[in-house]
Amino acid sequence: MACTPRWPSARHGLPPRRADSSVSPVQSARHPLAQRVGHFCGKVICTVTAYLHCLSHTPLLGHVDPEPAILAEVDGVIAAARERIAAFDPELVFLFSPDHYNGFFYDIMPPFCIGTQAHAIGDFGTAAGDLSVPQELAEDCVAAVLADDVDVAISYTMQVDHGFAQPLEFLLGGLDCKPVIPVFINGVAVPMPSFRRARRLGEAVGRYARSLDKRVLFLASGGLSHQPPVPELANANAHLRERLTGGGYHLPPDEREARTQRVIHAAHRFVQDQNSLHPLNPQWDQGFMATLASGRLEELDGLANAELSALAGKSTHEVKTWMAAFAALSVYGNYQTSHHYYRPIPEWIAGYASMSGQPLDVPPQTAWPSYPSPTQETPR
Ligand SMILES: O=C(O)/C=C/c1cccc(O)c1O
Ligand SMILES: [Fe+2]
Repeated sequence: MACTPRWPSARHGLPPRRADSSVSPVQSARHPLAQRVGHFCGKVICTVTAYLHCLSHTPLLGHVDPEPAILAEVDGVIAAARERIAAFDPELVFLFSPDHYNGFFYDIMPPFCIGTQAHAIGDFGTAAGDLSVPQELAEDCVAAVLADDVDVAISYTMQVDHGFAQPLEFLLGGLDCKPVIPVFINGVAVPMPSFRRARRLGEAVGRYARSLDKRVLFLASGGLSHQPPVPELANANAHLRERLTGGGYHLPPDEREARTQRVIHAAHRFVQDQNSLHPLNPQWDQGFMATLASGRLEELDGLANAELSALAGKSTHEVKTWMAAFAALSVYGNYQTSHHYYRPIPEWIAGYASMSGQPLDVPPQTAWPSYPSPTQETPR
């Protein structure tokens, strides 16, 4: 597979971006570390051994899109993130992502699962094919996480959907461009793990990653506030129940198409009427990002799942991938975030967000410059 993303930029024919295009000179000067591969620790320049990027996903991209200016804005955010990641040149990637009843069902629904092999199904036209999973490292990771008191399942035939495929394609250029350990976090199928457990999982993965002495990239996929019409067992008729309890691993084409069209239709309706689904919650989303940026990850430990669903929608639980990725990064010490971007995008049924992070030897900033409007990337 050629490691060139179909989107952003290429698919929409936008001009190629120069390095740093998302950061103004003033902002670059204020945050010189954000673009560097090395950072100062004491008197020497240390190699950054970990980097983080969290990104919302949406299978509606290319099906129901916002106006071109917003599309170009998101394109710029993702292209710049991809450039930063390329500069970091990760040797190993840990990707935390949910699933949407495409690879994980109620026959056995684990809260967490690490794949030693994985295959993307290509739903909604996203990339299909095998991920490049280093099997022995993935096996070692499972063993290390279990030894670290976090119970995680293992899959030798993990089936994944747009949740995994989109960040791999957008940020790394394709499904198999970098060695990746896929870490599934259940974010749709009740009962779900808590923020606290996601944090503990992330810390355990982070401790394993740190033991490897490699340049490691932690990616998280999903969120923020949203509630697309993902099927639910509680309201399922007999046919859907059969699918959700294990008969859905290989949907016939007509059912796949019906499911895709249902979501596309819901997105069109949502653009017209933002009460047709659970409304997006920009305030909650931005507060969540600020909490992660502050380093106070435990603050979310006590937020009950039902409360989160009520605040920001039933699919908001996808943000536990962000929690896990930040917890993994926190194992490397204090961190600094950068390149915060947030915009509610009804066309994509998503509070759409993007944020990077890297270790720092000084305490992380606790304040995040205000959220003047959701239109601008807010590097810091
Ligand atoms: O798989 C689906 O049916 C819907 C997925 C979806 C829609 C909108 C935002 C998301 O994060 C999704 O995963
Ligand atoms: Fe999702």
